[in-house]
Amino acid sequence: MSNLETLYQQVLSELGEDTNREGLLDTPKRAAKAMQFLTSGYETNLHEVVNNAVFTSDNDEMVVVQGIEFYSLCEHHMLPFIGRCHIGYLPNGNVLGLSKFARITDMFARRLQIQENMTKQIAEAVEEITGCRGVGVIVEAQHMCMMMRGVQKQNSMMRTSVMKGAFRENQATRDEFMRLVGL
Ligand SMILES: Nc1nc2c(ncn2[C@@H]2O[C@H](COP(=O)(O)OP(=O)(O)OP(=O)(O)O)[C@@H](O)[C@H]2O)c(=O)[nH]1
Ligand SMILES: [Zn+2]
Repeated sequence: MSNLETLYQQVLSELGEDTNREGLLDTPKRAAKAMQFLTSGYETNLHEVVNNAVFTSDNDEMVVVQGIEFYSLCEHHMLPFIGRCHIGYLPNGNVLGLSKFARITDMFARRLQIQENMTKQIAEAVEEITGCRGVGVIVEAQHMCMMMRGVQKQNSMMRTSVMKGAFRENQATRDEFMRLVGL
């Protein structure tokens, strides 16, 4: 048994479960594997994730990739927060491979997070890898720690945004992004 599996077995015991009952025999192993996957973003780095999929392009118009779903864990309760991420940027000679926006989102989502920090990290990563003139990231999510427990509010949603470069300085650019994302 790995350390993590042993610890999950202890958690089950502390919760009053019989760790020898049939349904729970493999649970420490499964839980450890699941948690390792859900935090696997710590083992990835931006350059590996992007894998050189940055292409020269003279299109300098806004590109928006919207509705990238993600599953993250809040760092306060280690409960899921689930939502969608919208990314827009103004290329400056380079465009990023489409799938890489989703890979960058997952890289930061699969860590213990707060939504504000995740939003900023995604924006900074797109800026760093593309050298773009500006980037905007909007994240909308529902937090299980607020739904399943605590205040138990089922219909609230948290929206965070980070605007950098032209998205921060230029109202028209920001408005265009919001319009394209449908907000
Ligand atoms: N800003 C922000 N807050 C978060 C996020 N995820 C969880 N939280 C909040 O973190 C706070 C932790 O508050 P505490 O009072 O320390 O913990 P708690 O007693 O479990 O709080 P309640 O959830 O109010 O029961 C709560 O208000 C959560 O709603 C996030 O991504 N961003
Ligand atoms: Zn939480």
